Amino acid sequence: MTSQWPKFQEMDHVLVLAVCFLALLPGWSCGLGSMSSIAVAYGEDGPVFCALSLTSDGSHIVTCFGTDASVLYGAPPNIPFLGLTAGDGFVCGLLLDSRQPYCWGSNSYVKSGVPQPMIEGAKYSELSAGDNHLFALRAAANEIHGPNAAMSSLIDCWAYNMTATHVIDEAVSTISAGSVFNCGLFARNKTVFCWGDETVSGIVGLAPRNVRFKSIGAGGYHVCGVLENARQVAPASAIGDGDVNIVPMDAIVSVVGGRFHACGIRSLDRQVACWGFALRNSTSPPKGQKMYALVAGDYFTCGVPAETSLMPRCWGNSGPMALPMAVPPGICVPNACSHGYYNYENHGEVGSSKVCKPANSRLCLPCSAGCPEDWYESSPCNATADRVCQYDCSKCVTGECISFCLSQKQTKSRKLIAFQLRIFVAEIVFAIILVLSVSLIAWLYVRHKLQHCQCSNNELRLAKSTAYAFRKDNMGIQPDMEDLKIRRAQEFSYEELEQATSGFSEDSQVGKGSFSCVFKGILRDGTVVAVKRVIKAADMKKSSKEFHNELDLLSRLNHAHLLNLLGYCKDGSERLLVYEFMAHGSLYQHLHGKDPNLKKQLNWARRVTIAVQAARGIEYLHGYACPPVIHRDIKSSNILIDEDHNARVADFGLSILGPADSGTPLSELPAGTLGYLDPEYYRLHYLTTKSDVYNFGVVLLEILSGRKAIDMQFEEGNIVEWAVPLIKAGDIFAILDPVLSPPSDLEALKKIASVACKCVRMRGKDRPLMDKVTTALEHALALLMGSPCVEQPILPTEVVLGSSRMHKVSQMSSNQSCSENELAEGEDQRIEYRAPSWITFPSVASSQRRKSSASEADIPGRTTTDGRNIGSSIGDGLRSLEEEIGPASPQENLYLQNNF
Ligand SMILES: Nc1ncnc2c1ncn2[C@@H]1O[C@H](COP(=O)(O)OP(=O)(O)OP(=O)(O)O)[C@@H](O)[C@H]1O
Repeated sequence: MTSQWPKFQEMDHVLVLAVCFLALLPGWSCGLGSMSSIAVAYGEDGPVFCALSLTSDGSHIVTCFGTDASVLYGAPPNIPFLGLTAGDGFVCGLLLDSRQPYCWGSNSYVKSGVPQPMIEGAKYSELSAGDNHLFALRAAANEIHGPNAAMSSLIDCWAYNMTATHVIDEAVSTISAGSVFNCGLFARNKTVFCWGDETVSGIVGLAPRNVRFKSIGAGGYHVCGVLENARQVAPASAIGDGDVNIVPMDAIVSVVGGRFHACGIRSLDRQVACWGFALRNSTSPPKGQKMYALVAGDYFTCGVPAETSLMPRCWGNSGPMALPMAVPPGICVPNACSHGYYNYENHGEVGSSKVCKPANSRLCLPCSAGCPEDWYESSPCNATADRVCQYDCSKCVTGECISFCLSQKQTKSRKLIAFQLRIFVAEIVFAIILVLSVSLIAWLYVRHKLQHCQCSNNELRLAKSTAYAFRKDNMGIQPDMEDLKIRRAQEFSYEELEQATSGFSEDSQVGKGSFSCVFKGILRDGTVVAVKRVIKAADMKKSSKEFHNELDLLSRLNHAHLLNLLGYCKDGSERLLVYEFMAHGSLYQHLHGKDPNLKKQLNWARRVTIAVQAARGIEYLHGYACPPVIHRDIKSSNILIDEDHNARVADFGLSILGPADSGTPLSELPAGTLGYLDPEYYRLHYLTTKSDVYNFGVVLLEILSGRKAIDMQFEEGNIVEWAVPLIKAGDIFAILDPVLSPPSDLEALKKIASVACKCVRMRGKDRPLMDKVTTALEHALALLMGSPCVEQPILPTEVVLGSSRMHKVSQMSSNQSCSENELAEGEDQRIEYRAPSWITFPSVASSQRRKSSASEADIPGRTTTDGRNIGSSIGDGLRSLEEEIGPASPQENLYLQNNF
């Protein structure tokens, strides 16, 4: 073996390499023994893979895996290295601290430790190992003396007959060792120069002249260089045919050489391309795997993948296949990355973010050359990251691009569908929630309205303003007639009503109230009606008030057992209300009229039926009208009986809109009819629906006994004072109307008597609500009729009346006329103590009540022989009240003293 050392001044002329020409661009290389963060030793004792481990502090400690024990265990455990290179059975590293080589292994030429001879203080920037030798490029040119020192390089070689120091007249940028030869690149003109054992390699003479390279990678018996400007130099079909000279047509960023093969990293996609001779059973380089760095053994190659694990993979023959450690993807350099390189930073890859130990050193990786044909650059190469290329789906030419774009499209459309589906589902869920919420709110609202009748403030304000508008002293303040018109009531002309009632003739008159006369009339269409004409009293304000109150209330109420208002007339000072005509007059007329037959006709079944129906009407006022209506004047003369003997509650002149909450009393001045007045109401001015319950209790006692509410011909003139003690004593017979024979089973009447007693209790809160009263009466009726099931009401439940009922009534009424008796009873019915609503009750109790409603002659027994009178009766009532609810407060006492 001869060693040939060229005169370097002549190198451009003498060096010609048998090179494989590779395309393009800046890059670095590591050949059979070029320095890198990884190195693979080969040889008889098997391959060993050594790498600088990626530790948390960037400590550059070497770790080896493989079968050659001398390499494996000879690795210095705690000495940091800048880079590694390896040959046949040995590995050398460039010490981080001294910048000198340090070798270990079993190679007989390369001894373990720092190679000798070593010039003291010499520092190296690069190492490269051949099969049995090592050579290194000195880092500091200042060791060279002479005028050209700055332009010179020193290269030291050790072992295999090559131990020598070479002074080269030009700066050398990089070196790479083959099996028995070395090559370098001149920094200035980028041409290659080689020297070594030409007899074995025959390569030195093949180095091409005047060809500029970016980098070189020497293998066993060849050198491949990355051309500085060339695009492509060999057809792709030549790859893998066994000739290492036939290089791939792809642009390459770096190249390494094995014994008879070479591998490079493609510039565009960073994938590995290998060419040249491969032994049988060799594995192929990984497909679709991007690589940061490559290193070649004799018949195998290893690479650091550009993925988070950074765990090297190997391919080829007899090398290690995978290595269980993360390695840095290159070596650290002390200077800044030059143009075309980027500073590798650990972006979440295994190990620490610190890759290089010297603080100012960095790991520079070459930027990729550009983007492939059907790719586009989404971001350029910058100081810290390589350029990023993505498929340009509008220019796809390769199958990969087409399939990528197709899958992208599918993913996008799948995402779009998933997104739309999510929106659709969200919309459905939202719609369902909305519908449910609205339904729930509506249901709660209706339920609330029905159960508690909590009207909105606006409704209450509107309703109350209408009802209370009449209380204003100013006569001009009246309900808005336009407002009334749009309700159910029809407006009649005075002439029409005058004509219907034959000029309000006496013959047409069927009754008389405190403020009105009632006439039977027949309208032009034949409908029989009752026309209530407000008496033009001295106190027009008051009568007009009742007129409007009744008009207003009736036009908003609608129930089978309430008297239906058909219309009204307001003409000058005339105020007229038009009702359905009640053919059988009032309950008062039947019970207390002059005709005893009428009373007898009203048998127990009819009486209880009327009670039930009237109770239902009142229950409607309390429970279903909104806000609740307090009638305030429930009495037998206001319970009218139609042609079918059904009861209707009438006369809303005194009615008042109660509070939505029936438990909240109104402090209204008392009004009503004597004998029916609720003691709590007239004494404490507490007006609640329970006042109507009291009045109705009196009516029940009237129905049972046939007595008037106040009848002074008896010793005990007040029906409540007389009947309640008897009922409580269980003497039901004593109170039953003697005109009718008692039923065989007294249970029903006992039940009614008991209900009546409860209704006339002193304290309103102790009285039952009307719905309870109705239910009890229904049961009583069922008992009376011998119904087996007392839980079921024997009368049909009424539906709210519509115009059809009005029509039916008018038809039927027109076929009937009021009997003389009924007409005659008109006056009689007024034998009761009726306080006009415009007088507060206490003052009525004395004198005014007498003159207001009934004549003195109508009140027989008003002053009885034993001196009892109404006043005393009321006094008894008050005493009873005081017994029940305790003594009156000082204010109440003062009030009572002044008024009674
Ligand atoms: N729609 C009607 N059909 C038949 N008769 C009626 C009708 N309305 C009232 N009457 C008769 O006219 C009478 C007087 O009724 P009105 O409502 O004017 O006064 P009242 O209620 O009896 O007394 P007050 O006004 O003092 O309370 C009634 O008792 C009844 O006999």
